[in-house]
Amino acid sequence: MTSAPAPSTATPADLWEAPVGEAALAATVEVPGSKSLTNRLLVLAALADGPGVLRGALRSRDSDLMAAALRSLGVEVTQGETPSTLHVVPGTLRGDVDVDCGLAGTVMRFLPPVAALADGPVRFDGDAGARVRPMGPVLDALRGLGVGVDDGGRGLLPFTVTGHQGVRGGTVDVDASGSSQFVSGMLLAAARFDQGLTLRHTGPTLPSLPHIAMTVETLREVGVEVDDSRPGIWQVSPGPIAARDVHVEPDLSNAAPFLGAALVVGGSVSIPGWPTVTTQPGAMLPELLTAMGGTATLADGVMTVTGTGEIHGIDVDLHAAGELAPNVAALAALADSPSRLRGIAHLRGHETDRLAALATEITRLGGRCEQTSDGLVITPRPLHGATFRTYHDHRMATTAAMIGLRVPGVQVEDVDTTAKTLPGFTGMWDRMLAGGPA
Ligand SMILES: O=C(O)C1=C[C@@H](OP(=O)(O)O)[C@@H](O)[C@H](O)C1
Ligand SMILES: C=C(OP(=O)(O)O)C(=O)O
Repeated sequence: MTSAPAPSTATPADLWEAPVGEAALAATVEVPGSKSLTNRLLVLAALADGPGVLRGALRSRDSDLMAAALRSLGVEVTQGETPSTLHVVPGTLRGDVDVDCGLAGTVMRFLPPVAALADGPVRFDGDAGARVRPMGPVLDALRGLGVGVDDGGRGLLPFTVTGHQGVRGGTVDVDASGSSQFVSGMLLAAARFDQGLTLRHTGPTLPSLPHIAMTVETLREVGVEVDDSRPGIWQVSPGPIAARDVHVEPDLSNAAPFLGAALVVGGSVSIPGWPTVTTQPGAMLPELLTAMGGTATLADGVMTVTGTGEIHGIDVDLHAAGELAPNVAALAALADSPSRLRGIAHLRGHETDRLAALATEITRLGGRCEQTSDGLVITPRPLHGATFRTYHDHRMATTAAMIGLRVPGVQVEDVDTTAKTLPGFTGMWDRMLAGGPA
């Protein structure tokens, strides 16, 4: 069992008092583009055979870091008619550059295989919190393909990947039990490897399968041949990556706090642009929120969740959708019966050790939240206001906001950490409570 993460420092200026939801909600919230899709589509556009366009792309810290890193590698990424329209012109990938990963798993796991195609050393580093996120399996996989990697033997940031304008490709074994991003990162660049890639997952569990399905789908959409017919094995054929003009779906995981708010406060929250078919794990939200006491309807591409203010506990395996767990934990802390969230041991390697962080912060508010070997057991108790620490984790901040809808005096530390994937969160939250379009 890991201990609680070291508390980050908070001064009163860092604190945002989460507003209490006084009246039943009746709001429509426009959620910006998916982080996971935006960063995959940026990588694929950078490796494509001609100029491409992303429309409805997410503009946030994680996606801006991805764009900046690609620019330093020699790719042109420019803003079009609107901030969410990005034009990408691939170029010869150059080395002797630095990549700032911030705290973005997608940048630190998706770009080393791209850097391996450059013509010299690419130095990767990131936030202090990024330097403890697992990286070893991607770096070992690249070494196994003959790529030069210098990580001082630590399997963590900072490290240098030295490209020689090509990667042999072939077969690699990867233990992706720590993160599905180890698989996605290798697959995204694999069509550009001389022999393509056969990747075999070797570990005991594999989290976030929908995110791997998203990788496979986005690859197929750009004409890359992927065989995923055998469980735990992916084969990417070598070949060109087609340039495209694509629309990015809204980020359904970022819809979670808003839809969940309908259960906490009562009333309805609607999210337009909800895809009928998607690989995003947020597709599980209607079922999850229904099991916890809400109702969910999809009509004309608008997802509406309605709640009564009553929330039921849930026993759920979230290994496919770990990024929803913090927001589900908020609902569980306010429920009328205990909850068990299972299958999410890998959350210990997310933006922070999320299991420890959630247990510590829900306990700080007077709740009962205990870690298990692979998740959390949450037993609702009356909560009180206190400072809620966020550990540079956007989803800890939105979790605190959800609890604060019902518990007066929840002071959220560094709420601007939400800019990792959702800049302007507090304004959207206020507009949701005011009942207008957010
Ligand atoms: O590929 C992606 O875009 C993601 C995969 C998941 O990572 P893990 O498998 O590490 O949980 C998810 O939690 C993360 O938010 C985004
Ligand atoms: C785990 C997450 O992010 P990352 O892409 O940095 O892994 C997340 O957004 O919940």
